[in-house]
Amino acid sequence: MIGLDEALALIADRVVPLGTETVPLAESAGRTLAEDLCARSDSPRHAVSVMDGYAVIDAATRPGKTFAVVGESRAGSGFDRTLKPGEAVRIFTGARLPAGADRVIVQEHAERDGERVRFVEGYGPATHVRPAASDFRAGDVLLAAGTRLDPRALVTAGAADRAEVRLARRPRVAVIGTGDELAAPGSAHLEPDAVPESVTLGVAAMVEAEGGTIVARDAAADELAALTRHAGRALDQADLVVVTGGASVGERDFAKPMFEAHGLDLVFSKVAIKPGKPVWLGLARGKVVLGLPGNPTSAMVTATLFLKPILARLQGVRADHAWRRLPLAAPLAATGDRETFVRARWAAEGLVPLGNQDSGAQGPLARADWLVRCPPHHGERAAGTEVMALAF
Ligand SMILES: Nc1nc2c(c(=O)[nH]1)N[C@H]1C(S)=C(S)[C@@H](COP(=O)(O)OP(=O)(O)OC[C@H]3O[C@@H](n4cnc5c(N)ncnc54)[C@H](O)[C@@H]3O)O[C@H]1N2
Ligand code: MOO
Repeated sequence: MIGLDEALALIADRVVPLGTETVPLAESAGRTLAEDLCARSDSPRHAVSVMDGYAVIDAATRPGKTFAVVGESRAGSGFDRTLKPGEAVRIFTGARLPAGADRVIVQEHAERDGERVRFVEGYGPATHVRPAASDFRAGDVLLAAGTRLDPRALVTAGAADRAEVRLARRPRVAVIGTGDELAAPGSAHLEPDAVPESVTLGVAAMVEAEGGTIVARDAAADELAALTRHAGRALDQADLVVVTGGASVGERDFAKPMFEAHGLDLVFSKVAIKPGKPVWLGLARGKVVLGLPGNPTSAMVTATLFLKPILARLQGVRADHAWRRLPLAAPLAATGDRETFVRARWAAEGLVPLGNQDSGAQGPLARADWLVRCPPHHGERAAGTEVMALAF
């Protein structure tokens, strides 16, 4: 059985980026840049005031002297002639500094009298000027290819003054939950053996959060002929099909068989991790197929470990997990023969492993925000020990 790192290397090797498209900037939130985004102009384009007050020539200014207020500069409409000694221009935050001016005196230090103004002692050394190009210069790379346009990056992208951006194509993803017992949430209590279908909700939310788009999300019973047709429809619609459950070895585990008629080429089947050992990856009709174990915690752990890198790779991004070295705030149990991913919660002093580590658990999932990576055959570790952890 291969290990996690080997499985991730296979993902990097076998999953191919989907290509790119040009998209209006306003529709690019959450998506990934396919090329460097360069600034069209300097920012700010001119020296601007950072306060409301009066623009003056510093060398010609002293407290108590009277100035003629010769005009106004507002954000969006500047003052267009060169300032002379003895003149001041009323100026507002963000407005262009008039030519010749090199300082702004805040209005709290001004005494205005009609068209005249005097400045009182104590306006201090600050010029309250943001110089031209002090943020960035025309042509600067503001965001590198591969950057996800999160809310902060979108502001930077807007500041580059580009109407459209070149993005990685959004992976279209179909999610299929399998199992005779599965019933839509809200209806499971009506049948004695039914279970609320919960896993595809989390998987689909993860897909959307990682830049993909859900083209289908449904559950299907364990009947091979119908599942095979279902798989065919999903492969028609999607770049990536995620199938949950039926990954094990029972007679009614059909997740892999349902793709066999579609030419399933298995990339890996089983990874030496706990939970999530039955996770598998394949290719069929040029599409990627990821099989997650049905146990809900196993499904979300394997989705974090494998689905996220697959989505990144489809969007042309290197798919490395951001492991962090963090302290334990409580002891961590010894591990068995598989590399183990312990669900933990961050407390003020460090990571607290959750008491219930059942791979079928759903209650504690909402409280688990970190996965602690534990090598196989490792003894118990005391509070205070540093461990490697991944945001979950
Ligand atoms: N003889 C063996 N049995 C099992 C092995 C093994 O190696 N040998 N591996 C175990 C491990 S580890 C896991 S994990 C599970 C994986 O099984 P499946 O992927 O086939 O999952 P199911 O049997 O379909 O379901 C398991 C469990 O999870 C519930 N479930 C499934 N899908 C959903 C869903 N969409 N929403 C909510 N709950 C779901 C299901 O009802 C079952 O309780 O196999 C072990 N067995
Ligand atoms: O891997 Mo299973 O996911 O241990 O329960």
